Amino acid sequence: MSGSKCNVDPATPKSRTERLMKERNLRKLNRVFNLNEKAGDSLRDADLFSNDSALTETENFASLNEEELSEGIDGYERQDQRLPKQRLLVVANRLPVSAVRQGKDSWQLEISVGGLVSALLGLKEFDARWIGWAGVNVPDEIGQEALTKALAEKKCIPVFLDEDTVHQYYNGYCNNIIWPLFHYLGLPQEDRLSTTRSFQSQFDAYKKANQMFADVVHEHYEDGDVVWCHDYHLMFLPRCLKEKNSNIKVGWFLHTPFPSSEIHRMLPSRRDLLESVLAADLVGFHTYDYARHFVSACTRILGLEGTPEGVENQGKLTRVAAFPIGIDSDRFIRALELPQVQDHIKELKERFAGRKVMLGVDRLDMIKGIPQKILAFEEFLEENPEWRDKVVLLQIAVPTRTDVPEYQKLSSQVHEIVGRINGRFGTLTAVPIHHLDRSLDFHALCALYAVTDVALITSLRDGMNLVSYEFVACQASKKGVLILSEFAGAAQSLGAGALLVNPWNIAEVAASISQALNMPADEREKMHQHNFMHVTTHTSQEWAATFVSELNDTIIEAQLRTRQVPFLPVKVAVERYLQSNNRLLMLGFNATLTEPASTQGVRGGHIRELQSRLHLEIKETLKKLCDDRRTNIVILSGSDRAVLDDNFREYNLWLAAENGMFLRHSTGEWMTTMPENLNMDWVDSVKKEHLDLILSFVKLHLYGNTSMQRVILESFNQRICYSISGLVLFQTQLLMLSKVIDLLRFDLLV
Ligand SMILES: O=P(O)(O)OC[C@H]1O[C@H](O[C@H]2O[C@H](CO)[C@@H](O)[C@H](O)[C@H]2O)[C@H](O)[C@@H](O)[C@@H]1O
Ligand SMILES: O=c1ccn([C@@H]2O[C@H](COP(=O)(O)OP(=O)(O)O)[C@@H](O)[C@H]2O)c(=O)[nH]1
Repeated sequence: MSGSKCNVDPATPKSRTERLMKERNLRKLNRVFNLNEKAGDSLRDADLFSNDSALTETENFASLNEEELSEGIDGYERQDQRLPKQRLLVVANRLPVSAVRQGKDSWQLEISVGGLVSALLGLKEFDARWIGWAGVNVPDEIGQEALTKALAEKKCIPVFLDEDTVHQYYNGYCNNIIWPLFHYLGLPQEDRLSTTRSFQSQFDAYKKANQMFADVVHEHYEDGDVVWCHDYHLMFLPRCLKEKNSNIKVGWFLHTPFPSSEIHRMLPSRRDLLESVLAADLVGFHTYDYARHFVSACTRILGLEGTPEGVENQGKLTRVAAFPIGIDSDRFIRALELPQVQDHIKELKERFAGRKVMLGVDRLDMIKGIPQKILAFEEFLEENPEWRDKVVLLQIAVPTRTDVPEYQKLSSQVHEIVGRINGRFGTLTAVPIHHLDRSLDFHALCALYAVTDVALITSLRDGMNLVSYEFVACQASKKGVLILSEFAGAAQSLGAGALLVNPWNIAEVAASISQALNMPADEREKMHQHNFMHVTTHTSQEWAATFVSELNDTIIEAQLRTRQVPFLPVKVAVERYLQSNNRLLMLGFNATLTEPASTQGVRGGHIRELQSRLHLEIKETLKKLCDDRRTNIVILSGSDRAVLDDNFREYNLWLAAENGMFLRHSTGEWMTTMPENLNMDWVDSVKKEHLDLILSFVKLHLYGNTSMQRVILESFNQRICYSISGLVLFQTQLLMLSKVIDLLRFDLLV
């Protein structure tokens, strides 16, 4: 198998949990080694972080990758128990460094700001290379060569996008269409109204850009590499990669929310994007809700089968799961000890002596709810005059995506509100809001986090929000309060240690500010402990290691499943079918008996995607099968009861809805398969003296939905199936059913 060196022998499938545990332990061990190594390096580390220039940060990124373990070890374990480093190609729109041209052939590299970059800087356990855009247009060859060389030192590989592509792909399709839509802010009005001329050209640029990323990946790919694609910019990438080389291990992770399918279906390119992502082996999201939304979009928009493991598409299972991201908490905790950070802390304490410090750190993005935050602060000052000269709000608003008109509008709006409030509540010597239109370097940021009494995060939607994690990591001595939007992914992990708010409810946020500023120390301490524990145990390293390990497992499992599906002896099957007098055919529904998704689009002016429909041409055949007294049919589906009721009302068969959770005969009532309530009467109706059983998993694709089948088999009584039948068929192609039925002189019209 051309997998990673970390892969375990595939001949031991039942040891998956064991192997995962072992890998986890080895990872931990590895970390201990790395930490020990780093203790000796701490001086060097301190030097790297001591300079305020962004470049030192990027050097640290390179140094993380220099801690390489020696190569050339075959197999899974080494004598010293360390795992060899997995080669990883991280592909994201933005490189961790942005390039600024200094001359014809010289470049300065600056750290890029944003949660994705912050999180991925912690990929210490991998031999990682980063492929992405350096944030700059480089039309000339000399410039491209020089930049490629400079980036190579940081293990970064550039994708050169020309100005028009950046405009249409990044500013247009990514940040003006997908970004607002995925954050529930709708589509920009012009795009909704126009017949999408600009939309179409932006979408074309998006596909073109994704293909350019794919080309660079192929150029640098080595057998066994894991390719990890990131974010909404690169939803086409998994497909582009697999089209050229189906053996590449591809994972895709979304850093933003994935919205409800009701929102996603607004996108004119809704199908293309979903189908392309499904080409990946593993698809990850920050939260379970986002993963669930994705699966239901695939079910409803593509008509595919959603299973507890993921989505099945033409026999291929794309695994879908939640992998909540974290931060490199040690890096923040260690930084607080550095003299220059201590100096910053001292300065800040003197500067704001006698006032409580409230802090907001956001890219200046409409999803961050900055106007809402400031308005809530205004309401708090209005209602609590005694606090007016005792509290200050420091708002760091990092400029971002400044070429997109929506972002320009937001900037003026925020400036206007801040000016008004400062004019209203400011004095000759102090203003209530300090608003900075710039980013801070790492040390200044750590110092700010450390002196903050209340962090205020009011995202209208946010994939995760790492600022909340970073604040917690720096609060070991202060134990300040976190006010956190319930619409940030982080609310699912830090919710119990934060004051959760709905940022749209200005009065509620204002009341929470008051509660936070007045909170007794013991309560603050309790909340902080909860959060601190989470932030220091769910790190970015753990996140990345879990994702990659799961990706490796997914691929091993797919290979095992391929091997386990027996070859169907069609001739024998047909003979047995003809000889048998009491048959059970178990048929899938979605993507098996339904109309192809492509024909379910718009019919009669109405979108018909939300409900799967039985294929017109299969109806007659199915009816004949159902009316054959020697044949019992069970329809197995992930769909809910109402969908099955609608489709199979007139047939004489059994229905298993919601992955086998509910069962009914078409003439009877629904019953639950929960063991305590399970009514097994139906088994008797198909169990006769000599039950010849053919289990026919009729799927258009190669493998049945095994989890669903398992549930049903267990309900049906496995013993009967296996001991009496003597023949269990894993039917794979509708073609086979047509042959069987043909011989029985049924007409099969498909
Ligand atoms: O690259 P930019 O266009 O300048 O934007 C910066 C990044 O913004 C988004 O970050 C997200 O990722 C974080 C880490 O997972 C998450 O905590 C946050 O909620 C997200 O908004 C975007 O998804 C990245 O691709 C951008 O690089
Ligand atoms: O002046 C700043 C402000 C923010 N950040 C970093 O930007 C990231 C913001 O990530 P988050 O997940 O909160 O939101 P995103 O910007 O990715 O949407 C965090 O790691 C911050 O440390 C930074 O480096 N400098």
